[in-house]
Amino acid sequence: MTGSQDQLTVGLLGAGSVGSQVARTLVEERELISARVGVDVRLVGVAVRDTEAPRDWRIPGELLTTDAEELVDRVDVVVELIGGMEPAASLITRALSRGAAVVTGNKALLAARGAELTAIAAEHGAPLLYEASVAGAIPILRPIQESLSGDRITKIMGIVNGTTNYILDQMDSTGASFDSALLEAQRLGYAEADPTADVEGHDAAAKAAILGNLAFHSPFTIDDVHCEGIREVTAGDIEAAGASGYVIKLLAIAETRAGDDGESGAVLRVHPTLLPRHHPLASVRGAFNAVFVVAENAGELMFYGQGAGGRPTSSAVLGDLVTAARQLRTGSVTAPAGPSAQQALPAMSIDQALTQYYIDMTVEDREGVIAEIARVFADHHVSIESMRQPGAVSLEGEVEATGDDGVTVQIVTHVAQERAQRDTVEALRTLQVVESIDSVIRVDVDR
Ligand SMILES: NC(=O)C1=CN([C@@H]2O[C@H](COP(=O)(O)OP(=O)(O)OC[C@H]3O[C@@H](n4cnc5c(N)ncnc54)[C@H](O)[C@@H]3O)[C@@H](O)[C@H]2O)C=CC1
Ligand SMILES: N[C@@H](CC=O)C(=O)O
Ligand code: NA
Repeated sequence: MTGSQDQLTVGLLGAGSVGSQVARTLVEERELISARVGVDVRLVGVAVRDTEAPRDWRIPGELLTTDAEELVDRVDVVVELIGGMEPAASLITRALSRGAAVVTGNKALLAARGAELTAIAAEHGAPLLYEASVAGAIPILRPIQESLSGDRITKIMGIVNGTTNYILDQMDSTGASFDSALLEAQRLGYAEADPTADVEGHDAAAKAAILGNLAFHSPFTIDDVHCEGIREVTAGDIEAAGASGYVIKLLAIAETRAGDDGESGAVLRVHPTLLPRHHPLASVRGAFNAVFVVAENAGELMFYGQGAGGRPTSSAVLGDLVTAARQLRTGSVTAPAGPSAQQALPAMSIDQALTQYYIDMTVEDREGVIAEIARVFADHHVSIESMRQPGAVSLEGEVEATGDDGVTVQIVTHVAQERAQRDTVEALRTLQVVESIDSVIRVDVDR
């Protein structure tokens, strides 16, 4: 400890949505935090870019500094809440290299350079904790690293981005436009500094890499994650989904798989998914997150709570801070164990995943159409679970004539390999009777 024997000092980097709430708790709840650690815990500095900027909580002026490096060099615990790659990575490295504990919520950095930072932490015996980086307030990394460390996790699936869940939920429940819902998510402190990371799925992909990394003891990075965001999801998709009893959610999925060659690996993916309204994840509203974990012995577990926002996220940061401070106080950096590469599963292409598709298409309004379409599915060994025509289908399964224009047909497939599903869609596109493929979204009807 660099403070006096009975005191631990904390330096905070960044005082935005999350940082200002962390500062508030450290000042207002100093006694409680200190009692939980067992020594006085004191916030001694907050590095900001602009000391005059307005903040969610007014930080005492004497704590503010624009010299982050000087702060990092004189504290026991560094809390990094700047976000992004640089200078966050250099400041974290600098702190760990002198044995200071680091607490961060920076999933973008961890998903890109987590292995490197973990190695530096291990080399210097310094705690590096990042519970806030995945699913905000929800305790999810610690349960995976500790509670489930005697089990084999086979699948993780969840809603891990609050901003996109908020946008999709607002569009579905209030008919809000994409842009107005995004603006509100930014105002509420859910979105990343650059909300493209949320909307394009990169934030969820970073979280999928971190989850896969810890759950499968394999060094995945964001580059191993297949990523599709919600930009392509239209109000029409949401309306059509609603009419068929579905909601659209952006899911992050990490699962172990045996590949075609029999070798094990893991598929990590993020994409919009249609869920039946009775699916447990369908009822996750607003900026809430939920994560399913499936383990061989534990079976199915579900974690639910606020996945974004300054105050909820600050809870996870403070929990890590207390843990890290206790470790410094006792001199034993034991738990939670960092990610290991013990299983070292290779990342597999999404082609190897088992998926279900919802395909919405406009087809010619004439006899024999359904038979032609069904043949394409059969040729690709993809079977049809349900077919719906928002209009009418005759008892013989033929699309009923409703005029000169094409008619809409919505098909949900059974589970098949992603590659076969995609090839089926491509083959459908070439059919003369298919006027247009209007929407293709993966579905999860398992539960
Ligand atoms: N907002 C949320 O709900 C959650 C955020 N996180 C993560 O927590 C971190 C912080 O997020 P937010 O507070 O939402 O971001 P924010 O954008 O509200 O705050 C970041 C702050 O850091 C400041 N900053 C940037 N460069 C700096 C520098 N060189 N020195 C000092 N200050 C600097 C900015 O001026 C800004 O005030 C990010 O890594 C984010 O991904 C994690 C979970 C949830
Ligand atoms: N921008 C993120 C913040 C939390 O990680 C989100 O919306 O989930
Ligand atoms: Na969390």
